[in-house]
Amino acid sequence: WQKVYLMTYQRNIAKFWEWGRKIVCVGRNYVDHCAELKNPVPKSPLIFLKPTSSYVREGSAVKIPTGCSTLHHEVELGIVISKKGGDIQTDKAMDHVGGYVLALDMTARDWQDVAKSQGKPWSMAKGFDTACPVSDFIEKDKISDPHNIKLWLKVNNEMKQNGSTKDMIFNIPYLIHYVSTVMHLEEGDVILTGTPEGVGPVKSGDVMECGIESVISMKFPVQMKHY
Ligand SMILES: O=C(O)/C=C/C(=O)CC(=O)C(=O)O
Ligand SMILES: [Mg+2]
Repeated sequence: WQKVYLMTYQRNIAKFWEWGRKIVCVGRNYVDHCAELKNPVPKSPLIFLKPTSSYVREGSAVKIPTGCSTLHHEVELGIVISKKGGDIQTDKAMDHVGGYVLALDMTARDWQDVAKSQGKPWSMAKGFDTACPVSDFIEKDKISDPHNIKLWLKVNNEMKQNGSTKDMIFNIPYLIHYVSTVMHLEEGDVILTGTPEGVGPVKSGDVMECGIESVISMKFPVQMKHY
């Protein structure tokens, strides 16, 4: 019966987007990105959440939510959690990483600016449907040093973001530790580690293409949402 149980209920983290539990996002994790949006460099990680309903996969479009006038791209490295844990120490943190994913933290920047000015949460600006395009799952051993990979993004074939994870302010073990002291991390959770500089607007008809150099790339068209 144990085998049947495992076959029936064990979820495959390589398809986390079909059942994933939470998307934990880190903001302002690159000094140059803090500067371009005129934000102070944080002293501790800035954490927010996206709902898993915001996942979108290649073959579908990113939809500009109705009422948003400035939709920004943010290319990011995502970490896929494979082992549950709370209060995870930094020296054990990488044991909780099952693999990686290339992700876009699509952001309704005008909504975020209004929320910031009114002291309101960013949930709508970051959590609308299609706000989290994700690539196929990347096996852990395909990225030998996640703190030294190149992240790039082009809009209509023009390079907009071209950064390296070596410039993260807070590294992956520290982010896992920090988040897990507040909320348990579980199998299928994803942590988006923040975006390097070069964020900017996309409009209906644009095509975004992004990648982790020598590892993976993905492409998403942008459309207005019609309902
Ligand atoms: O504070 C702001 O104006 C914007 C912050 C973000 O959207 C943060 C991120 O999502 C990021 O740095 O990746
Ligand atoms: Mg982001």
